[in-house]
Amino acid sequence: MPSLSFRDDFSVGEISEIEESCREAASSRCSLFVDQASTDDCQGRAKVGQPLNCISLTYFFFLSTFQELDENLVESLTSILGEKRVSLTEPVREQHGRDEGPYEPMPPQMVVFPETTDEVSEVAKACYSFNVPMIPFGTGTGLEGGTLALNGGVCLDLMRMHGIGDVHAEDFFVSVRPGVTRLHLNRFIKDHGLWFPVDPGADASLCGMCATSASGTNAVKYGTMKENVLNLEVVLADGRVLHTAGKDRCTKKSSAGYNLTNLFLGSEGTLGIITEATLKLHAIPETMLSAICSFPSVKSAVETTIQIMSSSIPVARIELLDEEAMKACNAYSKTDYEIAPTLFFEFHGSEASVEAEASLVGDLSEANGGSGFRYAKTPEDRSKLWKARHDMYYAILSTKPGYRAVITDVCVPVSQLETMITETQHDFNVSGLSGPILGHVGDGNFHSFVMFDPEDDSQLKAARELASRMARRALALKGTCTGEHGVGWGKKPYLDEELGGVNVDVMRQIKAALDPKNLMNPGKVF
Ligand SMILES: Cc1cc2c(cc1C)N(C[C@H](O)[C@H](O)[C@H](O)COP(=O)(O)OP(=O)(O)OC[C@H]1O[C@@H](n3cnc4c(N)ncnc43)[C@H](O)[C@@H]1O)c1[nH]c(=O)[nH]c(=O)c1N2
Ligand SMILES: CC(=O)C(=O)O
Ligand SMILES: [Mn+2]
Repeated sequence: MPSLSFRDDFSVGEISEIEESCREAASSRCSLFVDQASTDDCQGRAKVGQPLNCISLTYFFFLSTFQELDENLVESLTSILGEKRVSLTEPVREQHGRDEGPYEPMPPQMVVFPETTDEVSEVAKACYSFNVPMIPFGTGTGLEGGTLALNGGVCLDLMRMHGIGDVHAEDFFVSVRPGVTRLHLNRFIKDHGLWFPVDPGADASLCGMCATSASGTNAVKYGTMKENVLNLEVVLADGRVLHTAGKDRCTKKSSAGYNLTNLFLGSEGTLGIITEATLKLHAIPETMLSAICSFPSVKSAVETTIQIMSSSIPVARIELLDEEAMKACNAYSKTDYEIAPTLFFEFHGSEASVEAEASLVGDLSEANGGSGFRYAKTPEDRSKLWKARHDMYYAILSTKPGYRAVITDVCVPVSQLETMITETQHDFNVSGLSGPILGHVGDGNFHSFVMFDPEDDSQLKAARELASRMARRALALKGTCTGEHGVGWGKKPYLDEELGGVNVDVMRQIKAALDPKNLMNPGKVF
């Protein structure tokens, strides 16, 4: 049986050989997944060949092989967790073989619901001894297919692992289990005068956010998960339990050995299962002031952003929404903002400092042609504004019912943002596709959701080409193909190009050291 292959250059002959091997391996379930945008020859072959399956959005020829689950493993997992916390049923498997991105579901063979670290460890030991893949699952809000069970296996739904530890208000930290989401935590710690600022649009699990190294609108001031996690408890593939900063340690800094915490941040379930995260907390600012301002063009809004960032004005948030995004925002969130390229701002600090910063930003905006600078001061107005921003993915999807979107998430040095966005807009104009631009521009990070009709192959191909040009343009401008959503399954084609062969080799070596049987979320990241 050939091993897993991630290539985009299989010849028709090679595909036939792989098919033959699949047929010979009678005890294996095996499918070859094919990228629709690959060579015409291979595409044609894929459509007629059996057991080839064609899924529309993958970028590779990908051979997925998996054994039927051994009855003894099922029995063993059932005895660890009890019958009610294991499931082999189709709806439950289906629900866990997807995320919120555009990829076709690939269900696991079994879903289990552990409640404690010991149970996760026992499940891992059992899967390890039966050589069965393990896929951690949080709230399933990922956008790059990270939870798809490419090789079958057992999905560990971690949302029943509840628990928020003691709030250490003086030392600004708290530990959370995987079942805790960011909004849940923020409600819990509010009365201590504390908050956790990392805010992807979705109400994601905090351990899932560790796994993808998430960020969001507040990263300009507070950083991403990488700057806000002090320690992680991780169950390794063989069931051993690791504390990345040492058990119960929670200091702001340490020079003791390698930074294993950051190794697991962004590892997307490929190195281990995060069963607890110790998070850095922040004091709720005395005053938070939001504002929005319209601009004559995206270019002038981006120029304003660059000037604000290079003047070191300590903004907490700067978000760009282009004209199309603003239309979608008003329609979905029932807001009445002007339909024009717009910047959303927020300032955190004392009453005097936020007013001074807002006034400076107002002046800079005006000097770049900005108009209608208006504040959202009350908690209700602020939360309406930011909820509308966080809901933009759904707002944009709802503009074309039945359409799907290729998701882009590029990040470039802020000084390159204008080139990046102007060239992307030009691409959109030429392609005739629709794709609002929005994003966390204070960090040089933005998204476009490139809409396509899934019934129309030519639209899908054009959307994919456009997204791919965007990713490569970001790389050419010394940026990255993913600022925050992760590589998952969808961004794999760019990893080598972005990081280089030696880098990816070292990652593979680290993976092999921690997960020698390649059982942790196999097929993701590289
Ligand atoms: C509307 C909307 C808006 C946004 C976003 C999504 C949606 C639907 N996202 C993406 C998403 O919310 C983000 O990637 C989360 O970190 C995913 O967390 P989940 O718990 O949902 O992980 P999910 O269950 O989707 O899993 C994601 C990956 O992490 C792994 N994983 C999950 N839990 C794990 C654990 N405990 N241990 C090890 N591995 C684990 C999984 O195996 C998978 O590979 C985002 N993101 C962002 O960074 N910025 C943003 O602005 C937004 N905005
Ligand atoms: C989807 C996403 O990352 C955003 O709206 O910012
Ligand atoms: Mn985002």
